[in-house]
Amino acid sequence: MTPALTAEKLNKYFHEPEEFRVLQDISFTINKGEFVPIIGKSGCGKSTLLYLLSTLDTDYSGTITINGERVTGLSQNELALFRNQHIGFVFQFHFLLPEFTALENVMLPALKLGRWSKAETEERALAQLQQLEMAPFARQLSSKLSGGQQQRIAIARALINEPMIIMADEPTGNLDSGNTRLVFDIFNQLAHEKGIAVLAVTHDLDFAKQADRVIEMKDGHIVSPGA
Ligand SMILES: Nc1ncnc2c1ncn2[C@@H]1O[C@H](COP(=O)(O)OP(=O)(O)OP(=O)(O)O)[C@@H](O)[C@H]1O
Repeated sequence: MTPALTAEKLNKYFHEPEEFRVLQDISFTINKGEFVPIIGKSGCGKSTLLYLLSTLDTDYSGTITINGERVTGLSQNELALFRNQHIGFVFQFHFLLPEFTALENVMLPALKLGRWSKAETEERALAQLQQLEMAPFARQLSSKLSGGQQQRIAIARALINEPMIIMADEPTGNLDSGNTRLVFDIFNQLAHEKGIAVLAVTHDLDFAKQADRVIEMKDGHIVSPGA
């Protein structure tokens, strides 16, 4: 098994309103091709952990390695490039640009990275939308689509730069059970068929318990590493 992400002895403190150790000696590995939800009661540190792992917060001790590269210690510019190249993000609130079409939203991260021409980017974006059965909606404004459809556009956008890891924060928090199932199936498929690692913070235990394994947190610790 090839590690996609390794966390070693992660510790994080908040200093306001008082000194508080929010993450305590967090260590685990997620392999390529694994879909792993992170669960735990509200306030246990799930989002804080995901924020660190996604390299958006660099104020911690310990080491994070993604796709064989030690990201701890990289500069902000290096991290921004690393994120764009290697990490796909999916959030509860999808942050699609409402005045842009579904296709344009999916193309944006690729145009930013500048790896492909505009024509090739469009082709790739359409292929991603096709895979998520969203091609018929490509030219529609994202704001005119349903919540489930918008989340699928957001997943296509997360995939456009061919990341090797997807990080999702409450990806089904706004969805009904049908769309939750759909997102679960998409994540499972991405992991098992494309070899992508998927890490998803969730409150939805039905969603979580069907995954390969689950990381359970309590009071800033990992209490159950699963598998
Ligand atoms: N910027 C901050 N400054 C101080 N404390 C914070 C900050 N952000 C979060 N916290 C605290 O850290 C703890 C962990 O928060 P976090 O949002 O990571 O939990 P969570 O498990 O994701 O919760 P939820 O499931 O409700 O989203 C909480 O006690 C929270 O109040």
